[in-house]
Amino acid sequence: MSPEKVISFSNVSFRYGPHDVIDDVSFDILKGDYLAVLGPNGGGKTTMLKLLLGLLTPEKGSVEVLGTVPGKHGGQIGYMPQYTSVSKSFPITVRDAVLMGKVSPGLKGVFGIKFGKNASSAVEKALDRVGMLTHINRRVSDLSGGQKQRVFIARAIVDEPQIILLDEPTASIDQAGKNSLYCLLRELNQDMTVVMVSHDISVLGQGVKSVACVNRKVHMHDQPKITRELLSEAYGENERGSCPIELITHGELPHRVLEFHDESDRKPEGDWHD
Ligand SMILES: Nc1ncnc2c1ncn2[C@@H]1O[C@H](COP(=O)(O)OP(=O)(O)OP(=O)(O)O)[C@@H](O)[C@H]1O
Repeated sequence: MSPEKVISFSNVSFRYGPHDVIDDVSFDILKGDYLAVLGPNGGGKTTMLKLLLGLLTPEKGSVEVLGTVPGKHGGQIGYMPQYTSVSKSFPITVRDAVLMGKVSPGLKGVFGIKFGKNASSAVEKALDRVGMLTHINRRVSDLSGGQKQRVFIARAIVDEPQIILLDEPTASIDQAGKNSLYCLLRELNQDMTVVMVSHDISVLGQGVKSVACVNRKVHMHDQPKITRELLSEAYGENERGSCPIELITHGELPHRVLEFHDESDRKPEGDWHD
């Protein structure tokens, strides 16, 4: 039996103004995948997530999610947006922040919303899953960056979705915090398909199963291997080629790349894992 497709883009194009952001893109994401979406700033990664959430409509082509049009899945898709932040002056607790994940689409106000009788236990279960249950009565604004991200992941999974979409969940977290979040996402991937936009190429060694390079076009790779081809598709190349060390460390680590002496020393093209 062939693997089940949970997301399909067929010849999708999208533009905000005169410029194409997504240009005639077709690909499938299979059930159980853990897909890293890489690409340069402005490459179209968030736009791609918004298309599959139904927040944007393709200008051409079609998007199918769990066998139907986007935006009709209620709790089947969890979404953690980019730059989620909570003002110090907004006294929302961890419990209430996760409970907001139970609000149905279309119910934007807080007044008059009734949560089901199981909402409270769903919130506790989601917080337990992300290791934040003991913080349930704290204010979100008092948490560390990594703890906040865990709470927002709990909010995204409170309905036990089939698919979770995360837009740069590790932005502005230190490397130890990133590793711990990647460990959590690997665990979640045992039950759900994970699609994660990231600028952090080190994620490729952290449980990711496949990679989408998004830069107006989308190139899919069924292995999380850093190859010359992948770097070129995701970030473009300068005249010396993309430097993997600079991409992984964001240019913050002084390093020297030694050239091969002659052609006979040259390793097979395009693979830095050897
Ligand atoms: N609401 C909008 N109106 C007009 N242009 C937009 C809008 N949102 C995004 N864009 C433009 O569309 C392009 C793709 O944006 P998008 O946010 O999808 O990129 P991205 O790959 O997620 O970037 P980043 O890595 O910086 O978050 C960019 O050029 C951006 O300026």
